[in-house]
Amino acid sequence: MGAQDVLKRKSGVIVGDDVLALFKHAQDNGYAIPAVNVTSSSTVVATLEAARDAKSPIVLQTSQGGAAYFAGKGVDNKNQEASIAGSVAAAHYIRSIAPIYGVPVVLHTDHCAKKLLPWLDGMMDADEAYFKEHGEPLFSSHMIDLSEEEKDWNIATTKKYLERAAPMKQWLEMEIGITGGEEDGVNNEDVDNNSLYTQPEDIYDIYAALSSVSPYFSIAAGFGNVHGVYKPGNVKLRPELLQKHQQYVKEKISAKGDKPVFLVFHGGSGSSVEDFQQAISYGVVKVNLDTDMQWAYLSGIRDFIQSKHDYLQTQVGNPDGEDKPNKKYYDPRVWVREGEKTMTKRVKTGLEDFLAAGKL
Ligand SMILES: O=C(CO)COP(=O)(O)O
Ligand SMILES: O=C[C@H](O)COP(=O)(O)O
Ligand SMILES: [Zn+2]
Ligand SMILES: [Zn+2]
Repeated sequence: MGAQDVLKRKSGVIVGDDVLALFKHAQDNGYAIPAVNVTSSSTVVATLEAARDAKSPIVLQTSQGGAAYFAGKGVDNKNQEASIAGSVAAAHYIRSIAPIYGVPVVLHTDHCAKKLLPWLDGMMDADEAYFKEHGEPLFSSHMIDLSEEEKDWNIATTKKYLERAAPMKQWLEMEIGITGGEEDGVNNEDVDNNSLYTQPEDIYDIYAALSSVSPYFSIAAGFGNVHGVYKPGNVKLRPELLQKHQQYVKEKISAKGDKPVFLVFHGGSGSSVEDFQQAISYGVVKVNLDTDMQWAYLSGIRDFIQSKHDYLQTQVGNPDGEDKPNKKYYDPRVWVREGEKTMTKRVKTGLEDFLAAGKL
C-alpha cells in the first residue's frame, strides 16, 4: 500500500490525521521524508519537482531566517514581523502551487528557540484564523526548540504549545539534546559533547507529557547531530541511541510495536547513507537537509556563470558576434533555473538515500 492510499488528501498540503497517517506509513515501511529548507519560490519548485519525479511525499520548511528572507531582507524584523509575514506568504504560495505537482506535502516551520517564540505565536495566530475559515490550520506543523533551556521548562512549555495546536490537529516537533553547529543564528559549535546525546529517560518524560495532550508530535533527539558540513571525522553520529530510546519507551508504556516514538534527524547534510538508514530503521520519519541544498543550488548557477562567462559581460556582443544580444543568457529564468536543476538532483538523492523514492 502506497502513501497516497492512506491519505484522505492525496496531493498538495496535508494536515491533521493525514500527517499522522503519512509518518506512520513512513515508519511502517522503513523510510523517512526529507525536510528541505526553502527560502524562495525557486527553491520550493526545485524541491517539489524532485518529489514529483521520484514519486515521494516531501516536507517543505522555512526557518525563522528563511521566512524573513521570503518577506524580503529589507523588511524590519525586530518583533519577528518579517518572519511571520514571510512564513505565512510561503505557506499560501506552497498551498497554491503544491497540488499541481501531485504529491503530498507537509508544510512545516523549523526550530524556533525561546527568544523567537513571538514568531511561533504569530504563525499560530494565522493558523487559528485559517482554521476558523477552512477547518484546518494554515501550516501542517511547526517545530519548537527549547533544547537550550532547562529540561522541565522545555517539556512544560512545549506541552503548552501542543495544547494550543491540538484542537487544530496540528503537528508539533520538539527538540531535546542540542544540535551542534549553527541554527537561527545561534552558534552551538562549542557546546559540551554530552548535551549532543539525549538520554532515553528524557525521551520517555517527553512522550509521557505530550501524549497526554495529542498524538501529533515528534521528537528531534540529539545523537551527535550537527548543522552544516564539516571535515570528515569531525561529526560522530550514534544512531544506535535511537533504538535505546524506542526500547525504553516501549517497555515503559508496554507498547505493541517497536517504534512508539516518531523521531526526527536534524543536520542531515554531509551524513552517510549508513547513518541515515540505521536511524530510519529505529523510527526516524523526517530528515532535515539544508546545507547540502544550498551547495547544490549554488553549483548549477556557478557552473553556468563560469561556462557562459563571455556571454555575460555585456548586454550585446559575445563570441558568436559583436552584434549578438545576450538576453537569453542573463534572463534569471535561465541561470536561476540551472540552480533549480542541481538542487532538484540533490533532493532526489535524499529521497533515494532515505528510501522514500517510489513510496507514493
Ligand atoms: O537540521 C537542519 C535544519 O533544521 C538542516 O541541517 P543541515 O544544514 O546540516 O542539513
Ligand atoms: O537550523 C538549521 C537550518 O539549517 C536553518 O538555518 P538558518 O537559521 O540559517 O536558516
Ligand atoms: Zn536546536
Ligand atoms: Zn535543525
